[in-house]
Amino acid sequence: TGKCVLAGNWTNDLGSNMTIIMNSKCNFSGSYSTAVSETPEKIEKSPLRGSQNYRNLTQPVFGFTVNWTFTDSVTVFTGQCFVDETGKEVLKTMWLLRSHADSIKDDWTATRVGTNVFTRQP
Ligand SMILES: O=C(CCCC[C@@H]1SC[C@@H]2NC(=O)N[C@@H]21)Nc1ccc([N+](=O)[O-])cc1
Repeated sequence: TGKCVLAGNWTNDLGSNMTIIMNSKCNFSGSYSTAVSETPEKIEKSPLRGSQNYRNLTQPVFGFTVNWTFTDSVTVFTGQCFVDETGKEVLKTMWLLRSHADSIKDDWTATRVGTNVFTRQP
């Protein structure tokens, strides 16, 4: 199997786009433009920072945090970069979206979970 590289432009099943820049062998930053949001605020491109693991740089596992600039919430994504049978790079991810709760009594409802698959943005 070929090498799956995180750097570059990706798009996901929701139509969101992200750009990843490798800052070192394992650490990266970039920006995320979500296609969807649950808040009335206008969507803005938001920064992301993350890491891929040291041990396997062919199909690396990774994690990153998107710190939303337009609403009081953060999303953490974690997953793995794969090369599929057709030689295409695919990021299989799961995420947790934490939004701000006004009171500790509302903490139970403040975290959402889901999955996203990313492919190379042509
Ligand atoms: O809506 C938001 C911020 C934008 C989240 C986009 C999510 S990240 C996981 C998934 N993959 C994507 O590409 N896009 C979606 N924050 C938010 C949500 C709900 C509430 N809330 O109060 O319910 C507050 C803020």
